Amino acid sequence: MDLFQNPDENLLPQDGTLLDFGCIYSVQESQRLFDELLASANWKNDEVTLFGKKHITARKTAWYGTKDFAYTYSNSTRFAEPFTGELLSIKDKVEDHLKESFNSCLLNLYHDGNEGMGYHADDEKDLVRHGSIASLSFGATRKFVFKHNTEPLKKELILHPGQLILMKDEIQDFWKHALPKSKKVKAPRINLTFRNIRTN
Ligand SMILES: O=C(O)CCC(=O)C(=O)O
Ligand SMILES: [Fe+2]
Repeated sequence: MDLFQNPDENLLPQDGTLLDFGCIYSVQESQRLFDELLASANWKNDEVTLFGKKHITARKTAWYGTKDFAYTYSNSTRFAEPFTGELLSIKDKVEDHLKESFNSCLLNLYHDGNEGMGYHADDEKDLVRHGSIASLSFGATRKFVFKHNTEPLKKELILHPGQLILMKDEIQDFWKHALPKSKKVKAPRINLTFRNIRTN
């Protein structure tokens, strides 16, 4: 893992900003936080409605906030739970690195490489438009891919445990991102995305 990431370098050639801050936690600390979050987060299977039909996702999520924000996603609404002490300390560390603050966090649990997330943009109307979204990974190393909406442009990243990346500016208007499934990955992964929910 590159310990000397230059977070000032935008990894995208145009239409948005993607920064890589490298690993902000040691391997040991990442493992401890992974175990802790796996055991203690309020994991739920999401219920998504596609073409009028309800589906239960294999991937699990947990949703925390500084208030009981409502978050609507594929026609289902959930209310944020209050941040736990552990999550607040992670949030503090992320905010310290980025010099930005966040009011909510979505956690995703992928049990193994059979679970992933298809191409999407984090452009829900509940989110602050062009706001920063910080993504922190624990557990299995996975590939993360960005695809431009109209140009033949792609950017792939390998996300390691403890690694922090930041998406900001117009990125969600012009790019989609995905966590591809991979038969090779046998271990679970937890991802935290710190976001800002609109408060007015
Ligand atoms: O698991 C990841 O790294 C990405 C998750 C993601 O894109 C999302 O929660 O919107
Ligand atoms: Fe996303």
